[in-house]
Amino acid sequence: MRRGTAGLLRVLSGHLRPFGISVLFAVVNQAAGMGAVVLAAATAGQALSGAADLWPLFWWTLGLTAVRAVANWVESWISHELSFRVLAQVRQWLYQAFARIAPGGLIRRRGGDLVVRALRDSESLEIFYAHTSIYVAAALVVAPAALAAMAMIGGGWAALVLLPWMAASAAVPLALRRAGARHGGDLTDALTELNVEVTDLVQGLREILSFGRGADRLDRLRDADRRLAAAQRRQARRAGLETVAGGAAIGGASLSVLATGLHTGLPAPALLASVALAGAAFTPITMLLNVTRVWGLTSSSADRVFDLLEEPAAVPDTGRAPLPVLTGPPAVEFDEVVFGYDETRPVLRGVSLTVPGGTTLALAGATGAGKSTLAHLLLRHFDPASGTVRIGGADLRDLPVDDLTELVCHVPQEAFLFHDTLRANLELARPGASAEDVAQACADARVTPFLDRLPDGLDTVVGERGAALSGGERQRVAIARALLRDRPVLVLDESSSQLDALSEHELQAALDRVRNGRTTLVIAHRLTTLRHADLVAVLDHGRIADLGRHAELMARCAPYRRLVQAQADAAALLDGRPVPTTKRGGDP
Ligand SMILES: Nc1ncnc2c1ncn2[C@@H]1O[C@H](COP(=O)(O)OP(=O)(O)OP(=O)(O)O)[C@@H](O)[C@H]1O
Repeated sequence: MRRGTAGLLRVLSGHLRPFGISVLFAVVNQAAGMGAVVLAAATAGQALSGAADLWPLFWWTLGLTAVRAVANWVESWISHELSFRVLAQVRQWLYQAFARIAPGGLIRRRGGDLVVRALRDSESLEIFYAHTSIYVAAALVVAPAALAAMAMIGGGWAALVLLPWMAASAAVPLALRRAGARHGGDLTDALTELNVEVTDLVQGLREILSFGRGADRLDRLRDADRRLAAAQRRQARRAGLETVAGGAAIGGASLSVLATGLHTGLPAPALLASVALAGAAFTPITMLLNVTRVWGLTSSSADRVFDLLEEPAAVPDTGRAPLPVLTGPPAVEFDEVVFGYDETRPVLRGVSLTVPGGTTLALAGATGAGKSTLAHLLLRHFDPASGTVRIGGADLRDLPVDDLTELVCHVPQEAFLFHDTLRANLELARPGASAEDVAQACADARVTPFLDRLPDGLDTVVGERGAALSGGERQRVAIARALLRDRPVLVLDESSSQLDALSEHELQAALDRVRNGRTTLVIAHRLTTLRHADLVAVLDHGRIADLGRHAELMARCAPYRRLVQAQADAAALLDGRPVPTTKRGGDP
């Protein structure tokens, strides 16, 4: 059984009560519907035969019609209630899955694809819980009952001739099920591709327009649209065939029963009732066919949802040790750490490094040397292949994943700001923070100087990803968040963007404040950071090439001098200053 189908059934097994009630009312609905049609036909037949009092039959027909209406309503209400409850639960699980596998497990996934899984694919499951599962169960009861009724009204022959038509109507979708699964999969893929293209277009619009690639992107969208239309056409052609086959089976069944009835000399009321029943007996099958026609789509969506739900976490959350008892900022240790994103290419090749409690260690190294990877391991986005990462003497793998956030706070290069007020963005770090705490963090992180320029101060909406703020301002907001969070260990991914002298000064003051009294691992992109760090580790191709203070490294470490020179060149080029040269043991 496919992973998605197994997942759908597993979830359904937790909701058997509402499911059973829905099936019961679906059976009543369909049976009453059939009964009403048969009685109406029988009444007409009696009328034609000149029977006197037809009112009792009429009232029975009316009664059954009313029962059908009520049962239909109850079935629809409970089955949708069931499906909406399950859907809300599945979406919750999906959000939890995102949190569980993030960020390690999400790095290679595309945002648009995840959005389709969380919204459209999960929504597609509605059809299974509100319709497919219930119609399958109802058809299993109602179809044999219809055959039995046919045997009673029209005789054994009438029931017998009905059987092959019923079988034929079920055989067509069964025969086409492989094509249905393929079409459903193609349709889901094409929809996802289009969604990914649109998401990329919206997110990358600035780059697309500034590089004049608008026309190319539109071509890509057109291609994705074309593939979607082709997949929809294939799906519609097959579904059309199934509809026609279903209709032909109903027509064939009615005609066969009519012919048998005429041949066996069935009285008019029974003949009319039999022909009506021949059509009505297909109600459960027709309802089922309406949903099995899109089963390929439902099951491929279910596969994608349950794939994600069952994806293992990037790091196993099995540690149950208590947090280390701290009397001050803890030391951070990397002990013989080996790690690679894939087994064939090690990125860290035996890194041993200690950041003494309360000090700042700056990581320097060429691009791709492994600086961010080391930070990822301290934040436990991944676990080392071998070796250990410790905070305050505790192996991170021994701690519950959530508890680690009590120890470490991350200030990324580009903090994500939500389209909300500045205050809400700050309170993300500490919900319910007092006004004094927020004001203090803003002052320490040098947010206050630009607050006055914002139209509504802290209540200013900062726009999508903080678009209403400058790069330097966004960094200061990220630092204010870290101050509010107030954790003893800080992982600081310094922004590589160059700032003007005033902004640089403000940022440096904010950074000094946030590092104060904390153990800080900083991925350094600024010369001032290297100069002020207690220790600088030079990473080279996943190994520690040297470790010392800035001045010591300038004196003895040629690769470090080259790095510092390169940084000075870049800064000077942006400033338009003449490029200074580095001297052994001196600063540029
Ligand atoms: N998610 C990933 N999957 C596969 N390889 C990765 C991934 N992230 C980084 N790498 C690779 O690991 C190596 C180290 O990357 P890392 O980001 O740690 O370097 P870095 O020193 O921080 O570089 P930079 O200064 O440019 O940010 C690089 O070769 C990079 O291509």
